[in-house]
Amino acid sequence: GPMATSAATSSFPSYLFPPPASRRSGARPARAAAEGVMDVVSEAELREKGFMGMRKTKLVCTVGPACMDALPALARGGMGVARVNLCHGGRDWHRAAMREVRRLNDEEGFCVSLMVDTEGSQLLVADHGGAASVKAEDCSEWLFTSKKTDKAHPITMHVNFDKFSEGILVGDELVIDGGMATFQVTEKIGSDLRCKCTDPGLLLPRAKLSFWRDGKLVERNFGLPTLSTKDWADIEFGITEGVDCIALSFVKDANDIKSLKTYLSRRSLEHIKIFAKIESLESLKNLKGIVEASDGVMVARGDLGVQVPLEQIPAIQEAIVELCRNLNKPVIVASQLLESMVEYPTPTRAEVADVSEAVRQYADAIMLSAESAIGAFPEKALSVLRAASERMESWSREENMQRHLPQYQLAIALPDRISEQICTSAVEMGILFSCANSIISNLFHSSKNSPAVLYSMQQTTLPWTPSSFTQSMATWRRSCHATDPTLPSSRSPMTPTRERA
Ligand SMILES: Nc1ncnc2c1ncn2[C@@H]1O[C@H](COP(=O)(O)OP(=O)(O)OP(=O)(O)O)[C@@H](O)[C@H]1O
Ligand SMILES: CC(=O)C(=O)O
Repeated sequence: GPMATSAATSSFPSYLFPPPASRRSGARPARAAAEGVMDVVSEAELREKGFMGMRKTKLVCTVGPACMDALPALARGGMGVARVNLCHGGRDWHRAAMREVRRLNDEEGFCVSLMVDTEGSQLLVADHGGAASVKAEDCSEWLFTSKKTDKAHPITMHVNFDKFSEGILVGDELVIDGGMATFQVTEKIGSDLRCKCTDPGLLLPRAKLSFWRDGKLVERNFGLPTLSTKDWADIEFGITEGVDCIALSFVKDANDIKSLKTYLSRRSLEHIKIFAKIESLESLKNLKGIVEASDGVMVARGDLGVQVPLEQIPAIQEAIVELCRNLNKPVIVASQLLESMVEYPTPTRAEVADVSEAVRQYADAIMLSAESAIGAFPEKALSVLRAASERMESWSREENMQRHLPQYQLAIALPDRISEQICTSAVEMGILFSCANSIISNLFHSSKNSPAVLYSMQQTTLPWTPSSFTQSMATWRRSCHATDPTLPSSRSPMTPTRERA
């Protein structure tokens, strides 16, 4: 069949990542780069590496004004999940974004999952009296209040919650966005706080607040529900628009997940998968229960950094990813992966190292936030994620192969050796015939090192796969896509044509 023949390339410097086989052999059309190439496995690569050439790390893009028109290009570039963050933009905008993703799937044969992210309740600066950002100078005096003032005042911050100062003492530290600026509480006036800036910096729109005492977060329980009235309305809206997954912000414990799941199952909407966002100290305390109750998890490093000292986040990330691996739950590593690419066309070396580390830890997915939503280079940022994850995956596979080598020496007699070789090869190739979804799912999540070509007689229930997509596909083809639900039909070597029937 007319298999797509472009190479998985990027604008990323080629000296860092060796060109794929097709480029070396000159098979890659010269114009492809300029046109925005498909994230496909070329015939030449397939011949050289077999299924080992297939990337398994899923790429999540936050949809925002910067990429609304580029969604087809992002889908071609390997976007597997489109995330619509309901904190930003209005209903009409969200609807248009979701419909465009569904159109790509329905009309252009892509298989991009649609994720909505709830706003949740969080303490933040609702109005800081400035257009873009406000500078807090050293030793300047500020008033933090929940009362709305008629006109914006440059040194008055309007906080979104009237009990924000409950339990706060004079002398406590008020930290903005995990360290963008720091204040000390000098006086309590009713529920208002007068504060002095001790570490100057910037206050951005929707800046997040946290209070610290003796180097520890001041933990307070306001009894706010994880899902606000707005969140429930947003979820209803998402259901109407056909979402595949809901990322639940500020999950506190397993009950948050269970109640949403009960709600969905009462309405026969079990196909909508719930991803718990781990972004608070409380969620870390209840981590295991949350992971067990969820269909997947997001390490939301942005907000985690508001409640946890930044130097602890790498270890926390690794622990969460490992727990998810052990409990067989997909996990997304999110926030600031390529933050500098919001402005610049290339990433910092440290950012590439961060992306690679998440892949090395066997995160199932990595996510772009502002890079794709409001950045200047959404497609380039995606291509960096793609190239870095491909490279780290193949490196990890080679490493693991080395580790497996001694197994080949076990058998002594020739017939035993042959049987052993066959078994070992089958395991390494990850080929499995099964009727049971649980086995399929289990193997899928535990086989990051093998290509895992799975054949199932049932509809698979992998949390990433757009439900409408799975429902409409023939069983054998569906199962092929289970290896990488992001592949449009033309990308799978098993489905060499573009039409989907
Ligand atoms: N639909 C949108 N419209 C406008 N700007 C958006 C939109 N989605 C995201 N953004 C911008 O991209 C930035 C990063 O997106 P992201 O989803 O990480 O938001 P966030 O504010 O950090 O919220 P969260 O804590 O829920 O992730 C946001 O701060 C916002 O400026
Ligand atoms: C993604 C997100 O919500 C965060 O990192 O806070």
